[in-house]
Amino acid sequence: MGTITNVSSPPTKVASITEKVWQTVYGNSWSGTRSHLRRSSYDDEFEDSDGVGTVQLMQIGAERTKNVLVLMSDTGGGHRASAEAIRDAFRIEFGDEYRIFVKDVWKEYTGWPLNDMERSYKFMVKHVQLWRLAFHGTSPRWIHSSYLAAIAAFYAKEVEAGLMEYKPDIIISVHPLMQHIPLWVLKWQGLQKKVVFVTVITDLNSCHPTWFHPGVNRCYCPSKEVAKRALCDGFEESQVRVFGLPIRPSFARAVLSKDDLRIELEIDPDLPAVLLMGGGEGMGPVKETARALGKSLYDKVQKKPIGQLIIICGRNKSLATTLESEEWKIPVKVRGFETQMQKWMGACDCIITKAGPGTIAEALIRGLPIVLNDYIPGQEKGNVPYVVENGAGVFTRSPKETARIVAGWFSTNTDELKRMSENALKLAQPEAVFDIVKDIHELTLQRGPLAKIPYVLTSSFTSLDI
Ligand SMILES: CCCCCCCC/C=C\CCCCCCCC(=O)OC[C@H](CO[C@@H]1O[C@H](CO)[C@H](O)[C@H](O)[C@H]1O)OC(=O)CCCCCCC/C=C\CCCCCCCC
Ligand SMILES: O=c1ccn([C@@H]2O[C@H](COP(=O)(O)OP(=O)(O)O)[C@@H](O)[C@H]2O)c(=O)[nH]1
Repeated sequence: MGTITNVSSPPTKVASITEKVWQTVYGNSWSGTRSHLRRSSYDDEFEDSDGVGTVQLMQIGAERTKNVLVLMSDTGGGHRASAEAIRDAFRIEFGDEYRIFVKDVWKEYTGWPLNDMERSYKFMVKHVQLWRLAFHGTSPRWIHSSYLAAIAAFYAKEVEAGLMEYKPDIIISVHPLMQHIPLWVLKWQGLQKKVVFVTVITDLNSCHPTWFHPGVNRCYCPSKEVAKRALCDGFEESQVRVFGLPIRPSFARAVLSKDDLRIELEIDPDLPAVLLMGGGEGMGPVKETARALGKSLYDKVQKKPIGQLIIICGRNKSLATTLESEEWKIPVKVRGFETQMQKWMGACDCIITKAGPGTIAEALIRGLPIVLNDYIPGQEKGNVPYVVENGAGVFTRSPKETARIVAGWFSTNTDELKRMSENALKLAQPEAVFDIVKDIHELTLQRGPLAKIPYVLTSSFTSLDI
């Protein structure tokens, strides 16, 4: 056990503990050299509730709560979903041992273009040719490395401030553009030996090469295909692990009965249900597909529906408004952004979606056969063969064809629905997120003594370059 030392109790706040230690190490000149840093949360930890800094406690040699910084961006909904999955799994497995921060550091600390990625991405994927050009044009390593190096140099201080705010013991990147810049900053700070840096790839197959930075301690690949790409891109086998795509524990661990869910969500208890969605942003041919299903799931002879439709529009408000105002002959529920996706998927019998990796991995866990009706060129293209070749779904861009397939599944072709559901369950990796956090924990335990020393002291060592 470590010793808890009461460091000091000054009657008035003259300087924070951080300032004192820095002054001891650097003399009075430190504040000038570090002035670009925002006031750090480190200072907060050493202040009492009045914020006057009277009681300051320092754990020396103790097993501190470790800080984990998860880097993500809301470019699509999948990165946040995976980041939150990792956060929840850390809490379930290790309780207070880790303190998790899920952050878009670029957005909070830097300037254009890093702080505007969500909007730029939305614009680019709406103009598919532009995205295709950007994705493939930046694939060669020399192009993206030099571009990112220039941005890193320009925003070094801001990124440093953003990272150091959280004094991370572990940094987890779940975004393709968040390896290079933080790794450079850690190198410049001499903190590579102190901070464990891992990448968790959230694309199932055809991912962008910016995911692969061999300077990371581990690269978690969701599939063998991605692991193969990592090895071709210069990774050592010891750096690569294949556990699956991290999905929120509420999908993996909760026991959900379809009947109960249908009561809770107020949907018809008996009619087969299809879930229609398009990722966090409600992308793809959702409107056209909904209309086609409105026709195909209505039996004109018997004058009654053979199925019901749940549409989750995500953040696409205009889509939700349009669909809500339409008249339907079958039971239809139109929803906006839902936070309990495991429940909606648990209440349905199949799903129609663009080829978003998060939605696919979640649907597999729930055993839902999948109709893929679109994909974003580049990173989502490879998800189509992943689903189709494994017999868990089909691909068609035609709304009419989609509607025909689902109507078949709900009437004459129920065997195929069942078979695909079984294949989906075989492909599912509900435990991936737990395997990932346990492996990160192991990795952290293997770190050398430098990792155990508080940041403020490490900084003084690293500045001496020992
Ligand atoms: C020689 C030809 C040059 C072409 C001109 C290009 C100029 C640079 C302009 C744009 C950069 C484009 C970056 C492409 C790399 C993308 C890597 C990638 O896979 O990104 C995917 C993510 C989105 O996440 C995905 O979402 C999916 C669903 O929507 C799905 O969930 C999937 O699993 C996810 O992985 O895309 C981004 O985050 C892209 C953000 C683009 C922002 C563009 C901002 C403007 C320019 C610069 C930003 C700084 C970084 C540029 C880095 C360039 C080098 C790669
Ligand atoms: O209303 C919604 C719509 C989507 N999602 C989640 O957003 C993620 C979407 O990720 P995906 O990779 O499928 O596509 P993206 O949104 O990144 O394009 C999945 O985890 C969905 O469950 C959600 O939580 N609520």
